Amino acid sequence: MGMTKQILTEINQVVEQIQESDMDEVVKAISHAERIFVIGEGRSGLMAKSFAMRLMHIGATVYVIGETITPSLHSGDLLIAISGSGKTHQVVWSAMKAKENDVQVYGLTTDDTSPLANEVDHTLILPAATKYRKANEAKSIQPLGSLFDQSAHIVFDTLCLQYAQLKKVTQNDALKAHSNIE
Ligand SMILES: O=C([C@H](O)CO)[C@H](O)[C@H](O)COP(=O)(O)O
Repeated sequence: MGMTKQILTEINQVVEQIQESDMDEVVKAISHAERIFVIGEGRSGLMAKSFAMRLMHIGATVYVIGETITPSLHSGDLLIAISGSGKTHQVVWSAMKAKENDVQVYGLTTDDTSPLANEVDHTLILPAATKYRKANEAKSIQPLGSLFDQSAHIVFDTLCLQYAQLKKVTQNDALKAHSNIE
């Protein structure tokens, strides 16, 4: 099997374990939230930003924690915290602070016993390999947490598609929201 096929097989083995009902719950939470905030560090953060960007295109009010124009969070908002290991300090701490401010928090992680999973209201488990390669993690030929990042990207695009369908957002609507200075 070629490397691309092996990677696709790995991703498939991860995403097929996600419960449809869990995905539906996240879409419901996104569509009920006044505003959506995302946080992640490193490549998890890049996946979070790509998720936020597409959510903006399909009509959501969304911010990335840590960016200069990100406002304060309050009740009615939703924070989606992304950490493969579930241990990254800034992500766990942000989840904790958001909860202190009465914000609903969802975590995307591989480990339901992680500090992040303990901090959030709901956890979406993505059973991929992380950079720590713990014994119970999925096997991967790829370095570090690539399998988690790729699987998270697929999950986020699926959530965006579900949200767009729910809100009846058309391709034309999304194109209108897309940057026109590039
Ligand atoms: O950038 C990352 C690293 O290259 C692993 O692929 C991680 O996303 C970053 O270190 C954050 O880690 P997690 O919070 O465990 O996702």
